[in-house]
Amino acid sequence: MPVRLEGLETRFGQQRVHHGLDLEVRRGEALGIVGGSGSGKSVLLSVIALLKTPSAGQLMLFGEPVDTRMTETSLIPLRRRIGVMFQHGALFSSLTVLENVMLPLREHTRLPLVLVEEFARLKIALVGLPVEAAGRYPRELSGGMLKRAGVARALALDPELLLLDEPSAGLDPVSAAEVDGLLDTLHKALGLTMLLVTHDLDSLFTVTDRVAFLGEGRLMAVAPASELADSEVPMVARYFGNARARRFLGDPQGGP
Ligand SMILES: Nc1ncnc2c1ncn2[C@@H]1O[C@H](COP(=O)(O)OP(=O)(O)OP(=O)(O)O)[C@@H](O)[C@H]1O
Repeated sequence: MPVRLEGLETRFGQQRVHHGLDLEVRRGEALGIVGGSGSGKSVLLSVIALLKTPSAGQLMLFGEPVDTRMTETSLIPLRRRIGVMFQHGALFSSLTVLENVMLPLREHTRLPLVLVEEFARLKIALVGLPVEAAGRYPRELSGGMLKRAGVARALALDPELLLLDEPSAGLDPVSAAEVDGLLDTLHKALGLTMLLVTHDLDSLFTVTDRVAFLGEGRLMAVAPASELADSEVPMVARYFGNARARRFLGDPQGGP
């Protein structure tokens, strides 16, 4: 089991974001994370990425319990196994795409520079960017290309677990569908375990195997997206039962 959370509690001062949150992520699955604004989706990713220390509960990564109070240095080997693309985790604007993708390899490995460059170029090709994109600066890329470059950087160290915060946010529908296609391919071809925070129903239905719904600080439901419209939890059924969601289920009453 790549990720297992039991009784997770997280806080920012007096504010409690999660309390009693249990979640399991299966090996090789793409798990969507949804919930209302402020329900703690991004904070959940930060906990799993070992960037935010829970105030209570147990986190297990790759089958081992994690002592989240470990020193920064002792968390590094675990962090290396997790690729992260945060919503605002933009690329460094002063570095080219190639240099951005090389960065985790330079920080975390002692590989010779030629190999680092070769591995980075492989990742850039893997995400479907043209060869010439490697030499461009982030400001010279389209939104969709930026997202691809972010995915390439998250994959730099061949992570076993990929965490993505709103990967298609802010893209036009065509570019968003292309990013979904890329994630679906990566998931299927590489067998990557993925956690995907998204508000985008297209992404949920095309990329994920199951969807976890967060509300009131805990897990309200977890099931394939197609089953959540029939959830017994009213908040979940409302979210998935709306017209737009029904369209994906082939329900003619779901509108255009
Ligand atoms: N660094 C921080 N300091 C203080 N409070 C924070 C911090 N990060 C998040 N929070 C609070 O934690 C709660 C959950 O935030 P989070 O970003 O996880 O929500 P979300 O479900 O991802 O929302 P959205 O869909 O709007 O992105 C919010 O109330 C937010 O204000």
